[in-house]
Amino acid sequence: MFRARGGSLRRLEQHRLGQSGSRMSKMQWEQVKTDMRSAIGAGNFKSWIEPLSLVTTDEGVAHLAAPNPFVGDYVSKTYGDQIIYHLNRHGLSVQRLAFKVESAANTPEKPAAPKAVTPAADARPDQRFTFDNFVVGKPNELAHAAAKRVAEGGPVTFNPLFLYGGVGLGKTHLMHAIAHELGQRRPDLNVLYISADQFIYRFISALRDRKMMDFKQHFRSVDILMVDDIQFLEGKESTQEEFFHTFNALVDQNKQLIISADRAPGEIRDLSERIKSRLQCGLVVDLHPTDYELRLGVLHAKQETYLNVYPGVDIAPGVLEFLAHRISSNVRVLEGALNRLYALASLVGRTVTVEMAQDCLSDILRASDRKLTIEEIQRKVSEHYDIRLSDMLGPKRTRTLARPRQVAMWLCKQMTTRSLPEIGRKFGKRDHTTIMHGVRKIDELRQSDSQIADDLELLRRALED
Ligand SMILES: Nc1ncnc2c1ncn2[C@@H]1O[C@H](COP(=O)(O)OP(=O)(O)OP(=O)(O)O)[C@@H](O)[C@H]1O
Repeated sequence: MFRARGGSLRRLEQHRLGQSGSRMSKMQWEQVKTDMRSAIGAGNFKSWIEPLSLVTTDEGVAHLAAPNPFVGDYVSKTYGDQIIYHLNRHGLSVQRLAFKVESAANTPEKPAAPKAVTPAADARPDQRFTFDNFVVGKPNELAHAAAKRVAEGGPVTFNPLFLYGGVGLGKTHLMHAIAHELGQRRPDLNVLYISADQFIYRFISALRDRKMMDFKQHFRSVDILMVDDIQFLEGKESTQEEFFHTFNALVDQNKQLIISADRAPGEIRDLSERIKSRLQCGLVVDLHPTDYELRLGVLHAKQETYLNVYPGVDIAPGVLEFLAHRISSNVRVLEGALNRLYALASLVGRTVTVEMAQDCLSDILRASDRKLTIEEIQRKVSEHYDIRLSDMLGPKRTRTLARPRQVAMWLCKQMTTRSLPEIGRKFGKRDHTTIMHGVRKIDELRQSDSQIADDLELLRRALED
């Protein structure tokens, strides 16, 4: 059976690359950065993680260089645990982080930034996030339509546009898509995207360097201001005050604002009432949790983009459906899972099967397990086929009972993390080979028998609700 836990993958890579220790840490740090980017989003990543570099690891301490004490302090408090987790996942045994200030931290990858940052430099959207690769479904169609409307660059009747929804549902993606499209349609407009974190950082730096006038002018000279993750302003009273004035100044000039948060304005605690009421004045749109169709759509779209990155890697039928069913938390996790599958498949040179996905994504699957029980599945299936539960679990082998029984076995295998012997025990103490046979039978039938395929789909949906 395919095994690809962190350790074995790492050993495989070490063996393959034969790198020296310091080059390995560098490589591992790059992997940690990739994970952090997926976990916290492009905007936060750019502000906080990208400027860091790993200097060394020593006796369980990872020494990181940060461009200034504020960044080190903020990262340590906000992302410290996540960084430690990923460092360990990639084979560096670390219990603690230590930051030192190094003004040239992590500069080699990009040319030195100009001292005076112009609005245009801020506004460069992330090219990966466009409307073209945003998959639209019921849960996000209104948010998408509103974002599209703003991206046309004409007069808009709602100001601000407030997008909210849980983690990883596409708020940042939509904001970058707006910036990207406006850059093409209306290059004359000065568009600024900033995360609330960056806004706080800029504000504190401006106060410290006595450059408040520059700060105010900078933010008030834009035509379209997007502030991502506004919930980070919670409890930051002076920054909120400044944000409030910026907000009013822009609205007074008919400049468009687009704001995002993980909650509705009224639910953001420790945000001043006057800001909340301003945020509620425009169009408030909710990005709902994804449904199965949307998740599958995202996976298909993502698969297209992997064709060039991982040439020759094959995904067996049913794997994307399996992921879309089992990982319902958020799109970022879903993308991370697919990414991991492709990376592993390209390393070992094998087609990705559902079994392989179950094995190498077990941690993600466990975390997003909906805790569906075998009993619930059995009950639903017996209701669907209108047979008695005791008959379905009993010994009779007539076709009217055997087929629903196999359908239930298949659903248990697909929708729970239970092993074949565990499933067998719950099906009248049947052997695990009987379950395996049932699962295989249904796998075959769903390709050839549309009635079975429809039944499975109906049942899956019903069980997901
Ligand atoms: N509908 C979608 N179509 C395609 N990709 C999507 C969609 N929704 C989310 N994604 C992808 O999921 C990942 C996370 O999305 P994004 O960063 O926009 O989430 P978010 O809502 O801003 O979350 P957070 O509050 O954590 O920053 C991104 O890679 C994004 O491209």
